[in-house]
Amino acid sequence: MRGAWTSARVRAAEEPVLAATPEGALMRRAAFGVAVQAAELLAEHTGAVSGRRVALLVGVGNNGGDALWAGVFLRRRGVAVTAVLLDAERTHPAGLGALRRAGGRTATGTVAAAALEHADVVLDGIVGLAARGPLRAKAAELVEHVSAPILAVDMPSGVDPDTGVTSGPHIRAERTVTFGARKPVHLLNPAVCGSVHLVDLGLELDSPDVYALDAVDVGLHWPVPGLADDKYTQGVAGIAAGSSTYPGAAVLAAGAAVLATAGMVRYVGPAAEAVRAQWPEVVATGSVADAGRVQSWVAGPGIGTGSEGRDTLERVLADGVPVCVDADGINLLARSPTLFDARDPATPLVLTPHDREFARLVGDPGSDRVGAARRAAVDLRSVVLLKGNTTIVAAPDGRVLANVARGSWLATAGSGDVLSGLVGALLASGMDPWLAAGCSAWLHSLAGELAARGAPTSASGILAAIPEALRGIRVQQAHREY
Ligand SMILES: NC(=O)C1=CN([C@@H]2O[C@H](COP(=O)(O)OP(=O)(O)OC[C@H]3O[C@@H](n4cnc5c(N)ncnc54)[C@H](O)[C@@H]3O)[C@@H](O)[C@H]2O)[C@@H](O)CC1
Ligand SMILES: Nc1ncnc2c1ncn2[C@@H]1O[C@H](COP(=O)(O)OP(=O)(O)O)[C@@H](O)[C@H]1O
Ligand SMILES: [K+]
Repeated sequence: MRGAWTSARVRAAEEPVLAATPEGALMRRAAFGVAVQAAELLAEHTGAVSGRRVALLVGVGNNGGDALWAGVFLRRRGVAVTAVLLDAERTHPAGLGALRRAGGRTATGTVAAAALEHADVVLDGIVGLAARGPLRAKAAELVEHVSAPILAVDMPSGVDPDTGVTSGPHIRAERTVTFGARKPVHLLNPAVCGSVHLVDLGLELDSPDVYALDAVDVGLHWPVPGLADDKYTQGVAGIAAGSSTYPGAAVLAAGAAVLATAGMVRYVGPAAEAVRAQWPEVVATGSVADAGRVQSWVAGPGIGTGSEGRDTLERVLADGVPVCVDADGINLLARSPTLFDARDPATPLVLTPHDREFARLVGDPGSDRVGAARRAAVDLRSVVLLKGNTTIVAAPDGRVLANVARGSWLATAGSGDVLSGLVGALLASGMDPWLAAGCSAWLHSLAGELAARGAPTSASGILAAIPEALRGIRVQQAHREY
């Protein structure tokens, strides 16, 4: 799992390292990493390094200092370097002196505009860890002159390091070189960071503020049958979804559970006929009371917000097994918070709202979706999976992971029903609920990409792509097993 740490924690971790290293050594190390990546970008875009032009956007802090020192290293490789200073009086003195000695130039006014316009690559050293708000007017104006690829120093300027939120002019980088540790922006808003490269500074940091999963993580955790397994030992997922008006939600959620793991799936609700027709392996009954034992429940997709849906949800919450509540189930909880009392306090609950359902439940998530999901998870003592292009999964113990979608193909009717079925199947297997929700979101997104292959797809298409998505990550795991 990759991790990211907030700017405050990175700063605190930098302190002892700074104290133990000679003045400026850490900055030169960081800047050397920037120069290496800048040279690579130059070679990629222009076919050469020596003789090419790099412009530096230099703010008043150490982020600008990093850019200046990177300019020094690039000068040593024969690059023509021009530094555009946002405030000449407050520029990092050692960095500026070193760049001048190395033959780098500084520019202001029309010369600065021309340097930015003619650069082959631009380094963004406007602001780093101390960033607050969007680019200020002068920086924003200068950035208008840039059409070359931008390499962000530490992080793209004008973007909040801890939330990834943009609220005005900001840098959109092709590549970012960050130092010591990834910051949340790198996981939450990769669209503005481009590819992220990490320079190790030897920082000591414990559990991250935000995690992200990759294919190997999901492949390693996804349950598959072992030698001694049978259909019951792998976990039985119960699906309480659908209605006579919305049988499709039941078919999609049950189908996702069938395809996700080899355990058994039970269905309860008025859409039994439709579910059986599509998924003959599902054991379907009319009510929770005669469903038989399950190791997890999914409750909510398409159940409506009437008394029948409410009774189903109440029974499921009291069943003493992990529950994933989605869609109408969330609307029911929002409308009647006393339903939470039905829950066995010792059993995990996973809530999977989109923004509007989240707003009904606990209020508008706003732009800091990590903060909002984290607070909701604590207040509701539940794992909260807040859907969106970047899906946030927060656990009541404070762990948060972010899953950035591969494109927007998942934004299609019924796709959430598929996700809830995946979560239900993983919960039934006994997986940690936070991880179950995170792995589900990750695989859902991969299935969406495989189903779409560049053209709009449907929830049925996403469902059908689940086995292919799983095969892909199983292959990666097989290398570790054998
Ligand atoms: N402490 C160190 O020795 C190291 C620091 N490093 C660099 O130092 C950076 C942090 O440096 P600083 O703490 O000096 O601060 P920054 O360089 O991030 O910010 C400097 C100043 O920019 C201004 N600013 C804030 N928001 C702005 C905005 N939206 N638009 C324009 N200007 C804005 C503020 O006046 C702020 O004080 C890191 O991001 C990293 O690049 C690296 O060199 C690694 C080692
Ligand atoms: N713009 C988007 N980009 C990527 N994924 C998205 C986007 N919008 C929604 N999604 C994903 O699509 C799914 C939609 O779920 P949901 O809103 O519950 O739809 P439905 O109720 O129709 O099933 C969620 O997994 C969500 O994260
Ligand atoms: K920057």
